Amino acid sequence: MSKFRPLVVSGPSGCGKSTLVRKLFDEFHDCFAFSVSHTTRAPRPGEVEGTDYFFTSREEFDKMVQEDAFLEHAQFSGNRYGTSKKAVEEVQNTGRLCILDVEVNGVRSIKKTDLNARFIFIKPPSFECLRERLKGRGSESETSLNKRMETATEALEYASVPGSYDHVIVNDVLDVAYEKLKGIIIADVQQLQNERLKAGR
Ligand SMILES: Nc1ncnc2c1ncn2[C@@H]1O[C@H](COP(=O)(O)OP(=O)(O)OP(=O)(O)O)[C@@H](O)[C@H]1O
Repeated sequence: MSKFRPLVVSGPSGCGKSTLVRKLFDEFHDCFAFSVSHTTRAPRPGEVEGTDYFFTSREEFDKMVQEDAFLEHAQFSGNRYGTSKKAVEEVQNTGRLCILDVEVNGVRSIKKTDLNARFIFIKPPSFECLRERLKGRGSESETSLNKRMETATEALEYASVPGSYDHVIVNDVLDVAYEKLKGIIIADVQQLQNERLKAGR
């Protein structure tokens, strides 16, 4: 099986990353998978070790940082999160295309590695639209909404620097944005499906 280039999907919270990636998963069954991240936060009810996250102690996490096991890692609300090189390899070993959903600092870190990923930025049509979508999702308090809008400014600035991303997709009309995303990866999906056919899977 060939190793396909992982897909790094980034963009401000509320830009529609999950919505777009979910559509890929729905259309192409068993072709994509997210890499499973490590976290030092405690599992929430129903979360499964190795599926939702690899739940890790702070000591183990630090050790992995020292051993250069992470492609990127960061801290949010007092907990640490990271994408390990092994987590991406594990997805690749299953013959699926690996998708990484990472924020702007993660993108910067991954660029310094030899992962050879494709970097895609999902851009909201406007700042106001982003705010409305986040409000509409009903998931944010006023404080967290403002925090997300602040972070969005940084992400948009980084994305506006030429060469930051391989592709920028404006998520205005969902189906149009989805077709653009699909256009970027369809050759890989077809190759993967052909390889499976040949292998009789
Ligand atoms: N093109 C679109 N037009 C209108 N609404 C959209 C569009 N794309 C996504 N949405 C809506 O915007 C909201 C935010 O989308 P979504 O949760 O996919 O964002 P996200 O980038 O994954 O956010 P986070 O990083 O916080 O997980 C959702 O309610 C979703 O239904």
